[in-house]
Amino acid sequence: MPVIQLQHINWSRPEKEILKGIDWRVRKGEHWVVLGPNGAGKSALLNIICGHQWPTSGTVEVLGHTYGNVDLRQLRRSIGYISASLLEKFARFHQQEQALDVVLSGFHSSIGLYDRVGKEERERAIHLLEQFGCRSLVDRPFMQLSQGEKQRVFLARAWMAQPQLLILDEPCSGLDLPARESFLRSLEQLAQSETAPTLLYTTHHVEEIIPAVTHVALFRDGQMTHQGTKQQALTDETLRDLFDIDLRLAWEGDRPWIVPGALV
Ligand SMILES: Nc1ncnc2c1ncn2[C@@H]1O[C@H](COP(=O)(O)OP(=O)(O)OP(=O)(O)O)[C@@H](O)[C@H]1O
Repeated sequence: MPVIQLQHINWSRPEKEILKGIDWRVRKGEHWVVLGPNGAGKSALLNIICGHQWPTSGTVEVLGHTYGNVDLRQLRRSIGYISASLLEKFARFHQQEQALDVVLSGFHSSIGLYDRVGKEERERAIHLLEQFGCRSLVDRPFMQLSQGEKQRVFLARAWMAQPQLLILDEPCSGLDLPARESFLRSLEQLAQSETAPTLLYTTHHVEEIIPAVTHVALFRDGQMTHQGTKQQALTDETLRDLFDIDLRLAWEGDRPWIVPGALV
């Protein structure tokens, strides 16, 4: 059973075709990055996978369930999702909530802590904060945290519900270099754990592809132009086509990075 299977997905708005003919399969044991420039349609694709948006045509199957024949609220308990808009919701509604409460709220996949939680869940939440290097933030109001700290607390929150699929929309945006590396280390650690979920995240930056990522999909103008193992998908040619600039791809260990060519 594939974790995600998209067949002939199209999504159009009156003024624009946003997703065009997407066929994609993600299997268990794989971790994917969707890489592409601004406005390519990456977030639109994630919204369709999470069932927040309905495609104009095509079929969506996630964790063995075909959309249209499944209770999405139930299915979403198995899908962790982190995005800037979710962080904003917290900013608006939960100004004084402590970091620990934010992590605990992930247990019920709710925004806010509405259900009772036991000692075991509290211990697990503290353990997760520790695992992601933010044990000291336990009782700090979430809104006072830096962007990087918030992202790691959110990662712990998503992991609290032990989802089978963890989706992150541009998780490194707004992070400086140390915060980004610290976040990516937490993600790598999560991916290496025994009970790791299938990871899927979007980015504009090749440098954010961590060693645990096995596959990459290149996205441009609403189309998946390449998909495959990261070694197949990431080449000088595919990346020049994707970003429309002269560049060279380099690898350092298992991390890719880009050397831009001369500006013309
Ligand atoms: N609800 C909508 N109605 C109309 N157009 C939309 C809607 N949602 C997205 N778009 C358009 O679809 C295109 C793809 O947007 P999307 O946010 O998915 O791109 P992205 O690859 O995630 O971009 P970025 O990296 O800049 O976040 C953009 O041109 C955007 O303006």
